[in-house]
Amino acid sequence: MQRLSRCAWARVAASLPCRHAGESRSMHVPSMREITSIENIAVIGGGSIGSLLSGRIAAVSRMRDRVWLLTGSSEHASAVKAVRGIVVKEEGTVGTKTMMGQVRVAESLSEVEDLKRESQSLYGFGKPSIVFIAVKQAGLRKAAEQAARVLSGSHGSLCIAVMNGVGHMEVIHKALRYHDVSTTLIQGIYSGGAYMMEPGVVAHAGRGTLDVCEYGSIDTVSSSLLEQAVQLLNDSGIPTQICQDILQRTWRKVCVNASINALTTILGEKNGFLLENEESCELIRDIAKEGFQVACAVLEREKGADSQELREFVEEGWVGLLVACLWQNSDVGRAEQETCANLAMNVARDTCKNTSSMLADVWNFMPGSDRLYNSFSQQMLKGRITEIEAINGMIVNEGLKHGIATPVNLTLLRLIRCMEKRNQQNSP
Ligand SMILES: CC(C)(CO)[C@@H](O)C(=O)[O-]
Repeated sequence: MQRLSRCAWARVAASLPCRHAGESRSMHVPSMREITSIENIAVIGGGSIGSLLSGRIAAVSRMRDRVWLLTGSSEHASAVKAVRGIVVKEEGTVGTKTMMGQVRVAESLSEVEDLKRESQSLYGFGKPSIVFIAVKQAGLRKAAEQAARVLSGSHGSLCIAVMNGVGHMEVIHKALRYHDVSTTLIQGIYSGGAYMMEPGVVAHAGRGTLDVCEYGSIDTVSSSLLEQAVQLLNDSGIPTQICQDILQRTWRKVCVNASINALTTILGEKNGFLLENEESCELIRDIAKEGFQVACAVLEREKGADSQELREFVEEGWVGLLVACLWQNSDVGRAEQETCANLAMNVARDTCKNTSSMLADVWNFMPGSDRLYNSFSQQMLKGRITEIEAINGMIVNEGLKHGIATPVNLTLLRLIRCMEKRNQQNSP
């Protein structure tokens, strides 16, 4: 077999599949006692994923009171302050387990500064080692700015973004560079689901895996801190793994969200409804098929690999989306296309009781509707647009660039845009 060039190898390395923390021989894996570098953790975004992350991490005893949640909702903040924490309801097959994470809450950057000062005087350190960004696309720019400010002055830190859709990492990267922040930016993709039950209470419904991957090092590459973060998240009950094939995972998740979020929003039903009839299952397959075809074109463009190189990856034994791209009309291609659709159906099954995040957005700003998600979210999300542009919109746009027709995603995009417009016009 022809040898790969150095640059081709770099691309192969970037495509290696996931490994769990601890599987690597070259990277040092810290023991529990060695986890000393994680000082404080700040979570930006008090929605379901931000509340889940902060609540579960704070429930791990050593992080008690050292997890800060920055939320724009005063109702959520008051509820968290009242009980000095977030209640996490862990929904399982045999019932619901309730736990409390002692989270400190802030409603503004100046309140985060107070928390920094308090931490400095109590523990001798005042900066966050990790900042999570867990907001919807509509809150992205503000959150990126907040992350840059919260991280300013800290060195060797991590900024981990856990969001739906595509395009947000570039925005966060830009904001961090603009403010000259020394941090390592990590992209996180969570395949599970969560929803807010009421202010201060989050339900973890549909457990998944958090895949994390370095997006770009602004300054110091903090691989040991990343390994520690992964261990902490695993200890917190959020199964987390470091992976290199984030682009593939991103597009698989886009296919999942493109199917579940748009369809549940138009149908006004919870995720599980999609599995109850063959028509919606067929739609999921159509959406995933278009998403898969677009993903293939994007992956080939991003990886910059020509077909010969891709074939060599296969000979090296690497299988996955890139490989499937080569033989879209072969069994390998069809299998990956099925994987995208099956993934969406599995997530819909695992999160069957969830109101998808997009449906929550649309319901919440429907004045006078009797199908409001709940009053808390109504207040929290009022006037927000949905994430449709970063999900189905991304499939349509990339499809246009690569000459791939995406009629199903385009129809969904247009329908959701109509719903957004109607709600905005009806808003007081
Ligand atoms: C996994 C998911 C579809 C569950 O509702 C979630 O990503 C959402 O709602 O956006």
